[in-house]
Parts: sequence; structure tokens; C-alpha cells
Amino acid sequence: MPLSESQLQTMVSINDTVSPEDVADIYLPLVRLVHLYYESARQLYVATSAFLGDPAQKVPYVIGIAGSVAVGKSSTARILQALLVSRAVAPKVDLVTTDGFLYPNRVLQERGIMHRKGFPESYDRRRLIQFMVDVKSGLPNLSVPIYSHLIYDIVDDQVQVVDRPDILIVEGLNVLQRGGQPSRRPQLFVSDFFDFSIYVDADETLLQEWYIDRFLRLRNTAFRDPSSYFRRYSELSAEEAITVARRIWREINWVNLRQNIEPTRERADLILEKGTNHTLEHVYLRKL
Ligand SMILES: Nc1ncnc2c1ncn2[C@@H]1O[C@H](COP(=O)(O)OP(=O)(O)O)[C@@H](O)[C@H]1O
Ligand SMILES: CC(C)(COP(=O)(O)O)[C@@H](O)C(=O)NCCC(=O)O
Repeated sequence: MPLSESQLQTMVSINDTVSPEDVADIYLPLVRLVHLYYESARQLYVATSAFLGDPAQKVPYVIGIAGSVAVGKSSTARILQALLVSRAVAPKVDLVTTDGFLYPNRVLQERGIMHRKGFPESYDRRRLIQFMVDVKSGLPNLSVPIYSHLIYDIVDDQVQVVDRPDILIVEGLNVLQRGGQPSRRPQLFVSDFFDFSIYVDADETLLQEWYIDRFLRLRNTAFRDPSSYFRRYSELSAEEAITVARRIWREINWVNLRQNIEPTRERADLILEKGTNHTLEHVYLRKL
């Protein structure tokens, strides 16, 4: 598929290192496929509503994106969003990240799980499921809390509003997880509400490298902000910063990857496997 200059510019503004070849060869065809699925799901929904004599409301098509910290979930989500809305008939595409459903630091501290941010128990799962139920019920103007990586906490006085988009992308570490607390009652999982799911994958050594790279970049930018939770890290030497980043990776994010995230990979409809420099090396699509 051709990649127009304006589409390429959009990609560059989202991520200045994303490879134009990957956009043309993989992301654009992928978006075309997702659009086909979206159109056929919509037709099926309208036909089912007509069959039931129920007036069809607008219900978002939901795409889930899972994967490790630093694998590029947010970037992938933003690339898909930008390419979907650059189609001739542009659908309305909203993007939600599950970090908004993390408990505020105050609650994590009370429960003694500050060091478990990103693990299943650090999310308000009931609220997240209720949001998914509301989305799939076609409800308007839904509020989603906002998480700030700068203050490392939920922002008190701001929300994101999701108002019946055509497509909703839900991105987060644990969105393909099924399990958790033992329960006798039937349980619902975020992925029960997905129409299509993607797992972004890469080798652990690359993930650690990307995590450290991003940490070093933040040290030179966001961490310098006086309101940054990591302000103290901006004063570290590069070597010290690498040691800190490596420790956070090893003690939190890597453990979460091994225990909770990686085991969900095979559930995805599509696996995007990245190699050096985030280049896409393999794409696995579930055909049935
Ligand atoms: N396709 C890509 N090409 C180049 N760099 C990328 C790509 N995707 C992500 N990155 C970089 O990798 C790092 C992690 O990406 P990010 O989207 O923040 O990950 P996540 O949301 O999974 O934590 C960031 O520094 C980002 O700029
Ligand atoms: C905010 C996160 C839990 C990611 O959450 P997600 O958007 O996947 O729901 C993660 O980026 C994080 O902050 N982990 C804690 C350890 C660290 O500082 O990297």
C-alpha cells in the first residue's frame, strides 16, 4: 500500500524513529485488515439487531494491545490510531491506557504494594471491567482516570472522556490476563470485551535495553521537571542512572513480564515480534 507523505509525517511526529518501511510494509496492511474486521463486525451487529427487532446502537469495536513495559505498546497504539483515522472515511478512534485504572499511590502504599505497580493487584479491576461493560453497552461520555508518568500517580482533577468512538484501542500490560483471584462467582476479564487483540513481543535483552534507553531519555527531560516523582534521578550520573533503571527493570518489570504478561501472549489474535531498533521481524496472525 502506498504511504502518503502526510501519513509519514504523522508517524514521525508520533515516534521519530519508527521505520518508514515497517509502516508501509506492515502497519498499513495491518490497519487495512483491522478495518476489514471492523466493517464486518459492524455489519454482523446491525444484522443481529435487525433480526432481534432491536434498534442498533453504536457500539465501539474494541482492540486490545498487550506486552511488556517498554516494548512499544503506546507507540503501536498511536500508530494504529493515526493510520486508522487517515483512511478516506475516517472512523472515530479513541485510545485508553489501563494505567489510568492503577490505584493511586496512597492506596498502593496503604496496601504495601507500591513496588508492585503494573502487577494485576495494582489495578482497580472492578472499575476497569465496569468501564468495558459501559463501553460495550454503547454508553456516552464515559470518564477514565488519568495516570501521569511525571508525577508517577493518578492525576486528581482530570479525566479522559470516551464518547462512543467507532473503535476503541485499550492498551496495557495485563489486558490479556485471565485469572487472578480465585472466585466462585463467574468472572469477567478485560479481554472478554475485545474484538481483536495484539501482543507486542521482543526478546528480554532488547526490552531491558529499551527500558534503560527510555529512562535515560526521561532523565534528561521529564525527570528535570520540579513536579517529577523521579526528580532525584535527574541528578544521577549516566552510570548511576543505568544502575537504577536496571534495578527497577529486574525487580519489578521483568518479574511482571515473566509471571503475568508473557504467559498471555498466545491468546492474542496477532503477535508483532520486534527485533533490534524496534524493527518488526515476524507477524503471527490467528486465522481461525
Ligand atoms: N516502532 C518503534 N520504532 C522506534 N522506537 C519505538 C517504537 N515503538 C516504541 N519505540 C520506543 O521504545 C520505547 C518504549 O515505547 P513505549 O511505546 O513507550 O512502550 P510501552 O507503552 O510498551 O511502555 C520508547 O522510547 C519509544 O520511543
Ligand atoms: C505505569 C505502568 C505500570 C504501565 O501500566 P499500563 O499502561 O500498561 O497499564 C509501568 O509503566 C510502570 O510504571 N511500572 C512500574 C515500574 C517502573 O517505574 O517502570
